[in-house]
Amino acid sequence: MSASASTIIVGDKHVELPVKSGTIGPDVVDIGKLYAQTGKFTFDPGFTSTASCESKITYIDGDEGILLYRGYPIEQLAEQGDFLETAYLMLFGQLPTSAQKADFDYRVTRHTMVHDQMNRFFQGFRRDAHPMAVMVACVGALSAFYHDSTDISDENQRMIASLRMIAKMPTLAAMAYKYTIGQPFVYPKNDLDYTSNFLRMCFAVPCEEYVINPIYARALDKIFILHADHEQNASTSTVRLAGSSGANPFACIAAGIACLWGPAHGGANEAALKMLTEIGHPENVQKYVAKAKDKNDPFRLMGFGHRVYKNYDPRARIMQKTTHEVLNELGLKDDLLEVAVQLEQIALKDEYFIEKKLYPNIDFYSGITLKALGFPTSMFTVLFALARTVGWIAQWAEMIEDPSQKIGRPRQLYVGPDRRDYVAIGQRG
Ligand SMILES: CC(=O)SCCNC(=O)CCNC(=O)[C@H](O)C(C)(C)COP(=O)(O)OP(=O)(O)OC[C@H]1O[C@@H](n2cnc3c(N)ncnc32)[C@H](O)[C@@H]1OP(=O)(O)O
Ligand SMILES: O=C([O-])CC(=O)C(=O)O
Repeated sequence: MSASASTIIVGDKHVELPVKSGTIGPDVVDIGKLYAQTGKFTFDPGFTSTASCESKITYIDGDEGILLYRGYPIEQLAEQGDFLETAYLMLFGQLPTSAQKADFDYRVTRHTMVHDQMNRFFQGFRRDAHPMAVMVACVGALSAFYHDSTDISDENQRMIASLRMIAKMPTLAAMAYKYTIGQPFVYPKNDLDYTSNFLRMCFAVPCEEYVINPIYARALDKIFILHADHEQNASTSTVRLAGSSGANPFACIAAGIACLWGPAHGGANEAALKMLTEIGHPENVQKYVAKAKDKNDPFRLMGFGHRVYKNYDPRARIMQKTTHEVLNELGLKDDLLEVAVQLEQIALKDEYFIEKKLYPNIDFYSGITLKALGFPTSMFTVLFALARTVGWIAQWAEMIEDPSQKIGRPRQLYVGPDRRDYVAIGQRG
């Protein structure tokens, strides 16, 4: 028996819907409760109040603006740690000793090369392809190269897959960048640290020595730490859902990259910089704030708002400080920073933003720093994906190791037609 457009089935009864079918409003919550009471399921579009798993990796207190990785405050990790140390923490649950760190760095470094056939794979793309499209494809393609080593029931195989994933992301990301600008690929140089190696693969050119600028390396490493994990965000949930069927982990990460790309999620860093560029001058800010408040205008302030943070995103605070530091240290001035600061100040005093608890998120300031480091806008979400790979793979491994893990399979509230009989094509009205 199916429900009509205005009813739902509870037990064996049709129950009138309290709202028009398909409408998502406060009354729908009652339907969810109704379902829960009958022992069926809850109706929770967007999973606003559904926990899908237990996790020991990341803790967020959205009301207070607190973010902890394995119990450590993001502020401390960003100021005092480095990205591979954070990766170790994500994977193993503890900060490494010096010996463990050296061993981990060595093990990651051993896997930075990609198969030579990957070079040919790249040649199939248009030069103007978006680097996120290229990343979805290339990371997915890793599953074809490493399917042999991904018996996910074997702990060692899972670890090798994790190390390969973390190690190869910078190489692929740099290749995606070089390909779009028509320069030859630069191979990894493994006596460099993770982030410096990545910078060199992106910015070294043939016949010229590339000198790592420590300001760039430190700033980018910090940005990677800030992006490493964020519990069950859309892309991580995608990785877990794909992985819940036992799929190849490289394919699961490719699914996560695809999800991250959207402007409501990681793609907001690219969209935010484009928005700031379009605003162009602090005196235009008010106009854009008004647009964002207008219910008849789909425009939103990119880099503003968050599903969980109803307070300032702690990463945005660190990002804002880093942006100022990097521009000062490099002796640069970017007018977009003035626009961003003005936008934040006006929005935070505005009734609409106060009432809806909309604050800058991590994507609001990151673009200005990445621009100062020399990355084009189209690479911003790729850098996010590079860093988030650590969280994705740690969450994937945690899920595989969880004895209560089941295939992810949400239910739906059917609001389509009742059963009806097939009518031959010539007899349809
Ligand atoms: C790394 C990350 O993924 S961080 C998020 C990056 N994304 C962005 O910065 C894009 C802009 N922000 C948004 O679109 C949203 O705030 C999201 C997607 C981040 C969160 O979405 P949700 O939790 O589903 O909130 P939802 O979309 O229901 O918004 C709640 C209300 O605030 C308003 N709102 C939310 N964000 C914004 C915004 N950036 N500008 C203007 N209004 C906004 C909505 O219009 C809605 O208003 P209503 O209640 O009157 O309908
Ligand atoms: O947690 C979220 O929904 C989005 C986010 O900030 C992230 O993935 O970093």
